[in-house]
Amino acid sequence: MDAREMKIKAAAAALAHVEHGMRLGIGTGSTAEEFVRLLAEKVADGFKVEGVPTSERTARLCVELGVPLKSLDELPELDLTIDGADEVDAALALIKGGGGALLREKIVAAASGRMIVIADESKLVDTLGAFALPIEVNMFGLVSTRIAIEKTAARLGLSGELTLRQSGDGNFTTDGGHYIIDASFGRIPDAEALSTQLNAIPGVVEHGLFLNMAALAIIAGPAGARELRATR
Ligand SMILES: O=C[C@H](O)[C@H](O)[C@H](O)COP(=O)(O)O
Repeated sequence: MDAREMKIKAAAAALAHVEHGMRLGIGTGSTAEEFVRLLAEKVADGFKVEGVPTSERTARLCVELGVPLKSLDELPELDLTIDGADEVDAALALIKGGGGALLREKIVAAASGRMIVIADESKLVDTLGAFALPIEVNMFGLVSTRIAIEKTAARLGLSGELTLRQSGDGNFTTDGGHYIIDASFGRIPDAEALSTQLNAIPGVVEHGLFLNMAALAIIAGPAGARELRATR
């Protein structure tokens, strides 16, 4: 089974948690897109949901496939969000933002009664941090913010390359009009402390550590999909 087939397995298992009439947060990325494709087939058969997309990219796919959408302001409280992740640990702490959608993803997940993460087993880790942590930053004061991130990380014993994310024609810009710094800290032993301290930097808009947000992870491997619940 290749990676795409595993993503489809995880997405299909997550679909079983979606009930008729739900207000649904819809994630971003290649795994979330498999979920959208399966959801669209159900919607075409008469299944009713109202979706709130976590990115313009997801919104475009939903519109193309006929999944009904609302804005978060129209549906400010959601029943469930289904989204992918770049890393998942046993406590269901996540790194997200590889696709640059972390800010809207976090806002939508926080507005949801429940969050289910879908991923192939390559995303499972013992400790977060092999995947560079995406940090969304305001364009204003970029250099100062970068220095503040370095100093904050150093106080926690973390160091590593901070890379301003690029796209084809220059700096990558998020849906919210911000930049992303990808921080290659390596293993992050205290994600809570890093999260709190990054949030205290004024130029940091949000970061990709999603802690205590996911209720369930559906992880697919060659043998099929299995459910993981948080261990703490
Ligand atoms: O910003 C993007 C999101 O956090 C994605 O959910 C994450 O990067 C995982 O994407 P994929 O399913 O493509 O690996």
